[in-house]
Amino acid sequence: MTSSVKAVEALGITKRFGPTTALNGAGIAITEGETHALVGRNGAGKSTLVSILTGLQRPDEGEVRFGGQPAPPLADRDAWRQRVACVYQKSTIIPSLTVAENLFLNRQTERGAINWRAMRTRARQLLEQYGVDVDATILAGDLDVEQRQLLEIARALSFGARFIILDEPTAQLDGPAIQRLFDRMRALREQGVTMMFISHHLEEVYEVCQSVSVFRDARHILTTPVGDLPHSELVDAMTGEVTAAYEYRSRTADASAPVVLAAEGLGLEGRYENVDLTVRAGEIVGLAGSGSSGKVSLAETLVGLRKAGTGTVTVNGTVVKQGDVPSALAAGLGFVPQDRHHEGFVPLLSIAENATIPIARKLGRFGTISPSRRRERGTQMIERLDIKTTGPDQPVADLSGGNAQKVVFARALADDPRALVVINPTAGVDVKAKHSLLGAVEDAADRGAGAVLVSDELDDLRICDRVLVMFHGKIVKDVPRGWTDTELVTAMEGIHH
Ligand SMILES: Nc1ncnc2c1ncn2[C@@H]1O[C@H](COP(=O)(O)OP(=O)(O)OP(=O)(O)O)[C@@H](O)[C@H]1O
Repeated sequence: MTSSVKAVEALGITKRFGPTTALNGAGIAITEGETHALVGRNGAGKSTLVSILTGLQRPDEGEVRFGGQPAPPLADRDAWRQRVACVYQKSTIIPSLTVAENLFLNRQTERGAINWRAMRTRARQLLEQYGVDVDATILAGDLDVEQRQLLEIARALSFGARFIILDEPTAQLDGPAIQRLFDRMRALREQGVTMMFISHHLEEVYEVCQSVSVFRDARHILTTPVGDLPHSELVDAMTGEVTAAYEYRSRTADASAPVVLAAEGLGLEGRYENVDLTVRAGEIVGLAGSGSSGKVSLAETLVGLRKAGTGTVTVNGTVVKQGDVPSALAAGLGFVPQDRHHEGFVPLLSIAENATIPIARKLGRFGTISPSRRRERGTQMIERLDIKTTGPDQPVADLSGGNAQKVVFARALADDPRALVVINPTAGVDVKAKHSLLGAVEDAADRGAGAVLVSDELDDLRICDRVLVMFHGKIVKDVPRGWTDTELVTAMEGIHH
């Protein structure tokens, strides 16, 4: 039976941040029991709407209603928590607390002193009730991304909320984990839970949602059942124009080009072993594999974020110091890390500053680059990577998630690196921005850089000359361009033919 009761409504919402209008009379209405997608390009206003729907920010104009009733006053956090919960892109779980403590965060002092034993028992019951198979007494920092998300969902439901916002929940999960999340979402829906789902992977919208709303440039563009809107029309609604699919460039790798990045006998206990790898100038080499394949650890070792137990890394002919980012950068490497919030950018600095400071040479760099030159480079990057901003002087902290990711990318390219290592570079960026980022990697290769591209997305990997597939810490296959999805996925699952 379909209900017409609206679990949540946002009506005529306007929200400004200084000169930026993040929402301009936009709205959304989600029917009870439905899983509703919210899609839009980076900077369209999605996160701003989430902060208003969760009572973290007050709109300048407009109104929020839950089940037809006006939203509670902002100060009444408990009342908000009972109505709506959000699983954010960035985890709100505190790693240094146990799972049980995280579950009862903000509730411990409800009735005086904390009864630890009772809290652990109650935590175990809650986890069991929501089918989350983790030990309540371990530190939350020891959970993987998927377990942390489940913990956040359990915590949300335990406050009594029947409406959950999932803000890019799949961005950091591998294929099988995404399927498990979707199974859980379907089960929650059967129990009558209403969900708002934000994702830049439009195929996921079709897989798990019944209806979709599109925002563009701070405005609501349309709301429709997903079945009524073909994929290409959804993309056009997001971009406001007819958007062609990405055209992968044809490139022939030059087998005699110099090697610009190499690993020899590289091994890191418990992660990967005995890896040999060469990347030539002008070549893009993909690294694919499941979450536990070791591909990210390997890439992090190449850039110096991790120290290998055995073997060497050579960047542009120089054997670099292990576990030392500055040494790799000095040899001519540029990289986009997995964890952009910790390693990616300096939030309080402007776009221009971030885009022109390779981290290791911050100080020297400040001395040698003039402010006008820096602004010029910043402006170029904004245009080239299509960054939505008020200008090169805007602090990166004020940008939307996807636009901040583009700044990290800009920084990786700032020095015209000879070798480039990019880890999940398109996570969190919209369909069209993806094209600019992939195009930028292809440009770098055309200019003679060699690149390693680590990605969970088959579409990203299509720009590669060859893809190395990792399984349980070993490179098991070297797949040349022209592979089919099935071929690559089978290799990633460790099935050898
Ligand atoms: N605290 C803030 N100060 C200044 N500007 C802000 C602030 N928060 C958001 N904005 C601006 O509001 C606009 C909308 O941003 P929002 O984060 O809502 O986009 P989004 O649709 O969630 O994007 P993404 O897909 O990249 O996460 C952007 O132009 C952003 O720069």
